[in-house]
Amino acid sequence: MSSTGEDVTDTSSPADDSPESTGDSPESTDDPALAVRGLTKRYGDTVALEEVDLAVDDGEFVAVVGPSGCGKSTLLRVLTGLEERFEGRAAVDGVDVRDGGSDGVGMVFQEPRLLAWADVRENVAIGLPGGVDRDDPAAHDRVDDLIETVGLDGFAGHRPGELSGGMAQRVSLARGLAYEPEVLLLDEPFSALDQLTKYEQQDNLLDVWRERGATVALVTHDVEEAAYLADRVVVLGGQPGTVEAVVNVEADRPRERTDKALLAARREITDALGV
Ligand SMILES: Nc1ncnc2c1ncn2[C@@H]1O[C@H](COP(=O)(O)OP(=O)(O)OP(=O)(O)O)[C@@H](O)[C@H]1O
Repeated sequence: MSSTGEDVTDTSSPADDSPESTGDSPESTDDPALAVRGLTKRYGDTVALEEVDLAVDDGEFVAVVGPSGCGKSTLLRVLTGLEERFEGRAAVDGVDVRDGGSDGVGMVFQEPRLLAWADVRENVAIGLPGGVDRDDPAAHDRVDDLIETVGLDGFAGHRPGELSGGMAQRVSLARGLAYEPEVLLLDEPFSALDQLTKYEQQDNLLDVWRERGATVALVTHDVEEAAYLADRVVVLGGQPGTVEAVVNVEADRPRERTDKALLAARREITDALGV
């Protein structure tokens, strides 16, 4: 297991491939970073996800969009190992999530879940990988860098109760990044941010993704955000949630937000969403 403190997740994984993915078979040593096959998740009579297939390659950035209640968060929760009861398979880096998960997965939850008694610096430091000496000046520098990256310098000594919702969300993001995960699962990490801050944080995330070569799966309601950030956008629909479409975003990187290829991808996504 891995973690970024209370906020973290972990997982692991073997992998299958799926219709909308580029993954290899479970027998392959070259497993996709994330692999979901025939995933059905029920909560009592509610079928949150039904027969979902998905494979995400190492280093790929995938966004998951869909209407409220279609199972986006549930999908991430399964991948992090937080949901043990489901049908089908879910794996990270070739290790089944039911087998304890890998150390390489970090998660940023929809709700920041910060420690109320700890200040911003402490909340971020909780995300540092196990074994890091938090009294080490290098660890301090790393935490300070992350706080600056998410635009919160000047607030390191503040407690969560003294922060806005968007600021708390950015602390949660910094904590997820502190862990330096190979696989980063993000559940609407920018939803509480104003447009300008959202754009800044999206670009920060792209920098981190590029620099680390991490695999990212991001859940969002924001079609523009999905198209701008992702290599592929998985559109979930309905209740129970099923994969309605997978849209490849063909725009070159670094991307311009006005790139026609992004507009085309957005159109494809909204068509698939039926809006
Ligand atoms: N712990 C739970 N107990 C019972 N039902 C649940 C639970 N978690 C989720 N559900 C149900 O599963 C379905 C999918 O929920 P989920 O939170 O994954 O959707 P979502 O697409 O992430 O929604 P949103 O975009 O509103 O966050 C919903 O019908 C929800 O009510």
